[in-house]
Amino acid sequence: MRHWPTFADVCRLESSPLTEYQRCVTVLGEDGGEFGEVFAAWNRRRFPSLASIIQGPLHELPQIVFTLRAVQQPASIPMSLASLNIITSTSESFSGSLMHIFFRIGSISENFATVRKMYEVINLQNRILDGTIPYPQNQQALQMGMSIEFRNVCFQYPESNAYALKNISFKIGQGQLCVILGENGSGKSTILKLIARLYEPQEGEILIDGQDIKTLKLADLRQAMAVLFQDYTHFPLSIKENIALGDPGHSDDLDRIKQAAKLGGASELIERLGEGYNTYLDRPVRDYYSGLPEGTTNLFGRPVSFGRVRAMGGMKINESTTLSGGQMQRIALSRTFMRSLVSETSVGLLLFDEPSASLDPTAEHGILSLYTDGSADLFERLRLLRGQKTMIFSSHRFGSLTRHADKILCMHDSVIVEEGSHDELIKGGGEYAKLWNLQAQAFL
Ligand SMILES: Nc1ncnc2c1ncn2[C@@H]1O[C@H](COP(=O)(O)OP(=O)(O)OP(=O)(O)O)[C@@H](O)[C@H]1O
Repeated sequence: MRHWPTFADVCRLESSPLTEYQRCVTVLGEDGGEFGEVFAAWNRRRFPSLASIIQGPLHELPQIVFTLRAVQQPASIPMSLASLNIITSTSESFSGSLMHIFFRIGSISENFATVRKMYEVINLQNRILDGTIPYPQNQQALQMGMSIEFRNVCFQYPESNAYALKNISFKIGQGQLCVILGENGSGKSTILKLIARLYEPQEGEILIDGQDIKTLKLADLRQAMAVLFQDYTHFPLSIKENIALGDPGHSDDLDRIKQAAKLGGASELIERLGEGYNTYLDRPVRDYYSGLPEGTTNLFGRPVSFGRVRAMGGMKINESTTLSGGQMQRIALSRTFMRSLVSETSVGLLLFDEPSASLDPTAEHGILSLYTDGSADLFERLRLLRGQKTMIFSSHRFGSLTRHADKILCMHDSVIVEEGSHDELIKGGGEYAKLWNLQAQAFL
């Protein structure tokens, strides 16, 4: 037999701080209805009966549990309300289990979606048509660098109405150092992207060692160049592996990786990290390190290093993501060096898209002096390192690099406005000379 609270019960509980309880008991006391009425007091529209609560939407369950808890609090709970206690704990554990199941199902479906996307990417058709001629024909010749020629090249990005390059023509000889100067958006990166054949020009021709770039095998061509774009990628791998991706064939050669890191100005920052070169930039998978309770020292008989968990970018503290944009760029720069270092014979062209964009002055002037004869800034180091290779920089800056460049292309609004060496351009008295003199005055 049910013992619903009486009107006296309600009055006795008037002083209870639990308003919900009062309301609940009031409902019970007034009409002696089913348990459902308790919940209906909170939301009559949604919970007309107890059955509908239990079958109701999952996300409502915590609210119900809260309600039930409020009901349980006072000591003078009538017998029938004690039953609510059972419902409370049952529904709590039931909802917990369901939540857990749904969470797991959710993550499984996310994983399926990721795998599906991966296959979609694999199936994407390359819009750039591959050539058939192997490159280089002569490996020895590649050691002397590549020659590049643009003939009346016009280019618009897909879905853009504006020209990123308008009727561009220039020639860079084998082993030359070229700097493309210009303000933001003038077209510098686009030239590099066309050389790497990421896009196809709508008009004009690009020649590599005198051959139409379209006729060369894409894979061979890219194998023959090392590129650092502004929008470089970091992979969810260790720093060591991120650098080694520049030349995966030598991923076990830690000495080379360290040398590349030194040249990229990244060695000091890497060595400061707890796990050094084994530090993960991002956690590769949610493995057994995820969610381990703090203080766990041993797992399946193996010692657990929480330093590793943190440095791996685990759930607890993701130290790796605290690397700044400049530090990330140094790691990307090191990857480019890894490629050009170890592939001395197979790389004939180095492309650097504004390599010092996010490097601080220390990185440019100090850190990179490790292998130098004292003349140390980033551009200077790169210049000395290139050997015979052709090297092209895009940059906003004037300095030792432009002074030593065989060719400077000055761009403005998608066209080349001036071209020549530093001395030639200074003699010419054009825009380059004007800006150079302005900068020199500021320096003095
Ligand atoms: N993916 C793209 N889609 C559409 N337009 C683009 C794309 N990338 C660049 N552009 C446009 O093409 C023009 C040339 O861009 P580009 O990146 O070559 O300039 P930039 O001289 O390298 O500039 P920055 O010095 O800022 O890197 C700009 O007007 C730019 O907005």
